Amino acid sequence: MRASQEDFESAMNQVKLLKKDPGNEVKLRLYALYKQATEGPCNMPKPGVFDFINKAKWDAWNALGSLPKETARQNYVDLVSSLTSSSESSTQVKPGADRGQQEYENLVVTSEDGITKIMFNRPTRKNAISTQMYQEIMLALKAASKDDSTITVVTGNGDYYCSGNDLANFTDIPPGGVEEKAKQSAIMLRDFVGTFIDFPKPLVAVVNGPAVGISVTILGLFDAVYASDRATFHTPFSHLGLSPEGCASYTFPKIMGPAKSCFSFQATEMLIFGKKLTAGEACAQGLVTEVFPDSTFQKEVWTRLKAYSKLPPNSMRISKQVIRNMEKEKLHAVNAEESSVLQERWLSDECINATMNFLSKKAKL
Ligand SMILES: CCCCC/C=C/CC(=O)SCCNC(=O)CCNC(=O)[C@H](O)C(C)(C)COP(=O)(O)OP(=O)(O)OC[C@H]1O[C@@H](n2cnc3c(N)ncnc32)[C@H](O)[C@@H]1OP(=O)(O)O
Repeated sequence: MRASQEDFESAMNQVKLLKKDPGNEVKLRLYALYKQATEGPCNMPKPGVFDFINKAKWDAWNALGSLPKETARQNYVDLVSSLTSSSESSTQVKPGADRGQQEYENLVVTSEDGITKIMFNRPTRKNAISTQMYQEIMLALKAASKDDSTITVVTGNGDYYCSGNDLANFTDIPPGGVEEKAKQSAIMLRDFVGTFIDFPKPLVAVVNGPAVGISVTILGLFDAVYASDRATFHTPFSHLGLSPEGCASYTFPKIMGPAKSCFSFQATEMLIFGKKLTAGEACAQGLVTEVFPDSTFQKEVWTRLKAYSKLPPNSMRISKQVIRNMEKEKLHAVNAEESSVLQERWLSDECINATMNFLSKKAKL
């Protein structure tokens, strides 16, 4: 059921009654959803770089892109409801407590109803994964593998699920130069993908919008992928002078089936030619479990996940092991090979030129 105008107004009143300050990120998100729900896509001129507060508000609203008004209204109501219930029953996981440090900067991690939700939270960069964010995702997954939850969910904040690797990652060159950077990146990539290969509990992706690059390839390591019909799936590796990672060179041909050749033309069209799939096409290829209309996506998916989270946790874990363990060794070998090939690609002219073109605003996907 969609949120009515009455639900929306009631949520606005509840915000005023919140006992705890929800923090700036959440306040910006509430502001953006409110503006989108009442006025539609961002229609204000972009404030100057030194007008920090209005720039942050503009960025948050603009990041919602063409999200429909009804969806924004529903998301606003859901967010307020999660804030009011979180002050009563749920725990905002403070990974800083585990690490003895601060909270995550680029993720929102919550645990409720037997489900740990890891939400990418850089909506103004379309949730591009920065170097720090790779580390945070690994930490959050490690914490989730040991917590009391039965299911772990990965999703995105804003209009994108994730725009893949942050292309600015390669501008931060260490004293050892670009070779050293490529080496460090290959190690980080191998560790990152390895964390997904070894994740012991059911892992579900709730793909709320477009997904690009590494956020698509690792979907082959999830146990279920639910997608909004706004989602798209794009792996533009050749456009960027890159090659596949996330074990997609192995999982995609397997998932998409050897329809006409043992290498699966569907997988190669995505991984070599960078064909972008709609959610429906990705579902037909087996990369997505089920597609939902955007207007009912969150409600339907979370209702289903809450029901699954009540299943016996040990049985789910063991079933996952039985399904996945035979493949683990192979997946780690594929991961190592893909990371090592990429270490070379990152130093190629093709890759350096494509990255420079994006960063100097000459190119976009
Ligand atoms: C390091 C080790 C691991 C490496 C693993 C390798 C993985 C490979 C990949 O993931 S390949 C995929 C890489 N991703 C991309 O190529 C996407 C690049 N982004 C775009 O083409 C577009 O931004 C878009 C199509 C995703 C969205 O376009 P739209 O017009 O809707 O929005 P903007 O372009 O205005 O985006 C808003 C701001 O966000 C910045 N941004 C978006 N994505 C990325 C990204 N991947 N990396 C860095 N920055 C990104 C964008 O530049 C805008 O910034 P601005 O407001 O300052 O202009």
